[in-house]
Parts: sequence; structure tokens; C-alpha cells
Amino acid sequence: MITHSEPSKRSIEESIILTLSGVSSVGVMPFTVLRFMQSDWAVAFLDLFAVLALGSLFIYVYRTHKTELPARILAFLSMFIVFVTILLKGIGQLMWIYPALTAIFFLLPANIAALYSISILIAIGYVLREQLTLFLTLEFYISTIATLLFSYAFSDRMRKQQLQLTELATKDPLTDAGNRRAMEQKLLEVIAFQRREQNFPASLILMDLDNFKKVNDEFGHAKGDDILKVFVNTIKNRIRSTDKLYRFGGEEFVIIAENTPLKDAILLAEELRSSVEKEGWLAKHKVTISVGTAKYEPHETAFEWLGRADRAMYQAKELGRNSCCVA
Ligand SMILES: Nc1nc2c(ncn2[C@@H]2O[C@H](COP(=O)(O)OP(=O)(O)OP(=O)(O)O)[C@@H](O)[C@H]2O)c(=O)[nH]1
Repeated sequence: MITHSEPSKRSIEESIILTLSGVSSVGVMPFTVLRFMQSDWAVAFLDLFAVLALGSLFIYVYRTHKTELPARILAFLSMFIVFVTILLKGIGQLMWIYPALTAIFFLLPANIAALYSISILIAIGYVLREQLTLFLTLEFYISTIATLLFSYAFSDRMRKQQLQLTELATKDPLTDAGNRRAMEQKLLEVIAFQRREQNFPASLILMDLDNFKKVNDEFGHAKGDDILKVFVNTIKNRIRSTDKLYRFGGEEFVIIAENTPLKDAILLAEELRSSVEKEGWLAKHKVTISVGTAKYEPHETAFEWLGRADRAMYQAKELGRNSCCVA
């Protein structure tokens, strides 16, 4: 039963930003104190700025769970602080570039991080041109480019794996429609939005394949699987990219149509029923659907909304199947 959202867990992005900003902010603190004690004012104030900025970012992400802009700000801050430190203190501070380079590959997409890193390496090379001997220049660029390449490969792989995991967790493997878990999550999001913005109606269209047991018995389970796949493609070709399709159960599917008033959802439901009936390959296997449509009513839970669409779909079954009903 879907009545409330899961307790919010921290995303990977949040954990990365919290770790980097928290560790850096605490890590720079002793240096700040030391610089003030040595009356090294420029670096002392730079370090103080770093502690405060990184600490504020930590608190902001901890409280809001937002990550997109904070990740960019943190990437910029790490590079800016390292660059200005090197500018002020010279070659002795060069080692800070390595953690900064690695950090930005955790924070930004690999290509942007690479571009960012190359620009900063060129800028550092220019700023230190008087202090770097040929040998040191070679050492600096070979070691930083090696760090950059390792970080690039690692970050690229991590992001691809993350995408694959998200797909696995939210998609039905047979039909490629969203799975039930993704549907429940989306319903909670839509309802939360509906409670704030009642001027954008949302509708549910629940479709159930008719007599699918007979279809399986007559053509075999493997053909039944193919039918489900073709059915999903037929529906996907007819709906807008903003309408999301989910597999609710075995041969039951749900469309969540945002910003769609009931009259439009009724027309869409009828169009979908008719396109399934007319699709050549599906028609050959006598596939039809019964459809129930329900607009979101204020204060309803997801469970109640789905329940009304389900009852409308059962009415359509009682009318003799291959038809549409409205809740
Ligand atoms: N091939 C295949 N069949 C499935 C899958 N999931 C569910 N089914 C079958 O879908 C059939 C559903 O049967 P019922 O719930 O009796 O409904 P129905 O035969 O469609 O009858 P009505 O819904 O009343 O029209 C069962 O035979 C399930 O085995 C699947 O992934 N692949």
C-alpha cells in the first residue's frame, strides 16, 4: 500500500559533497590558525574563507538535500582555493592540486571535470613559470595528467554503473516499462505536486490485457511475453514523453498523465484501446485491453486513486472487455 514516502536516505551525490566539504573544512582549520599565528594574513584570510565557505556548503546540503548547484560550487571552490594558495605561496603548495583534481571528478561530469582540470593546470604552469625548472615542469605535468586520467576513467565508470543500477532498480526487465517501485515513487511525487498546484490536473489510465490467460494457453508463455513487449511499444508510440508508462502487475499497466484533465485522459484511453485492437501483430493474437481512467481528486492517497482506476477497469471488463470506463 502506498500512503507515505520512504524515509529520505542520502543520495550518493549528497554523501560525496558532505564528505568532501566536511573533511576539507575541518582539514583546513589548523592551517588557518597557524597562518594567523604566523601573521601570514593573505593566506590566513584565504584559509578562513575556505573553512567558512566549505562549512556553509556542508550545512546547506545537509539541510536541503540539494546537490546540483552545491557540487558545481564545491568544484569551483576547491580549484579557486588551491589556485590562489599556489599563487600566494608558490611552488611549495603544489601538492594541494592532487586532492583538488581528484575531488572535481567526483563532483562534475567527467568531460567537464577534465576541461576544468586542464585549464587550471595551464594556469598554474603559467603562474609558476619562473619557479619551475624544465625537470620540475615535466614532473608536474606528467604526475597531474596521470592523476587526471585515472580520475577520468574512474569517474566515467562510476557514473555509467550508477545509471545502470538506476535502470535496474526502476525498469521492468521484460517490457522496459517502469516497474511498480518506480510507479509508486512517481505517484507520491505527483500527489505532492497536486497538493501544492491544483491547477495542473493529473490522470491515471490503468490498462489490463483481456483474457491473457487464454492467450498464454493458446500461443504459449514465450509468445505471451512477446505480446507484452509489443503492447508496451504500441502504447509508448502513442503517448507523450511526459506521460509515463509502468507495469503495475503481470498484465496490468498504468500511465500517469501529468497536466492532463479528465476529458483528455478519456480521449487518450480510447485511442490507446483502439490502437491495441488495430495493431496488426497484436490483432492476430486477439489482444485487446480493458481500461479504467481516474483524475486525481484532492486529498486522495495514491492507494485510493489507483483503487478508483482499478474499479473503473473492472467495470470495463464487466461490460464485455475491450472497452474503457471512467471513475
Ligand atoms: N507470458 C506472460 N504471462 C504473464 C505474465 N505475467 C502474468 N501473466 C499471465 O497473465 C494471466 C492473467 O490471468 P488472469 O488474471 O486470470 O486474467 P485474464 O486471463 O487476463 O482475464 P481478464 O483479466 O479477466 O480479462 C495469467 O495467466 C498469468 O500467468 C508475463 O510476464 N508473461
